Amino acid sequence: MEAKTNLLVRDLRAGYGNLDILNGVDLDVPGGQFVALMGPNGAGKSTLLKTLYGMTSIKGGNIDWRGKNIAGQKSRAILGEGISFVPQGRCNFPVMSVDENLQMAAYTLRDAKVKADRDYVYDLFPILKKRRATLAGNMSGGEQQLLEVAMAVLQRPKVLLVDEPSVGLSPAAIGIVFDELLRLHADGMTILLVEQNTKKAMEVAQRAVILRLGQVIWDGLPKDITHDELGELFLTGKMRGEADAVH
Ligand SMILES: Nc1ncnc2c1ncn2[C@@H]1O[C@H](COP(=O)(O)OP(=O)(O)OP(=O)(O)O)[C@@H](O)[C@H]1O
Repeated sequence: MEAKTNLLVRDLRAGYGNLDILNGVDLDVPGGQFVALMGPNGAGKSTLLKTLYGMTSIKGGNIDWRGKNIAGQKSRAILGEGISFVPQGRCNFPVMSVDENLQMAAYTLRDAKVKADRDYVYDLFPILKKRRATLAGNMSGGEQQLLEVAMAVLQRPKVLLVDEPSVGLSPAAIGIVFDELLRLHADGMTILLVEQNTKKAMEVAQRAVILRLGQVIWDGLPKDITHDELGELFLTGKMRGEADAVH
């Protein structure tokens, strides 16, 4: 059963128009795993999430999800398959209330399901229930980030792709957002997280995958790579002990 929820990425090549960014990504994510995707600026981390969510041009390779190749499908179809995406940056409707934002997030659902799914989200995020009539744009950055995660989990995905949730947040708000991600993970959700705050990412993730120049160059347990090693990689473009700079 568990194997069915694996996400198998094979030799994935993708980019924007003629621009190649992913140059043969291989990744196998078992169901329920919490994976942090890391790497230097421009490595292709966000592009990988966007590609999994059908937002880039696929040049080759497969994204096998529950026995089906979803590479090249439209985002809406991918959402329907149980993969949801929280993009980087503010992505709510600021002059709509929390409740209205959740209604917007439910636009692909049948009416009867919308209320049930909003209730599900309010159970998950009681803080949003209290603010249901508040305009999203009038909430704190942390609350808005929670709303954006809530909008993505409304349809009860199996996999949540989250891009840089800590950007612009205070340490306290970062703590709240990450606690919520951990809670979703504890409930069985598979999470792929792109996060510049490597300290936080390494604390919450079960596995670290490092990308460079659109390829996976390291894959292991967070405890097996130090912050110094990561810092070195981000600064120089090479892993400790690697002979030639490739940046
Ligand atoms: N919509 C786009 N059109 C064209 N090029 C893009 C687009 N989005 C990203 N890129 C380019 O793709 C490359 C990889 O970007 P991406 O955002 O995936 O990197 P990243 O590893 O997430 O980096 P960062 O940590 O800086 O966010 C960069 O050179 C970037 O300029």
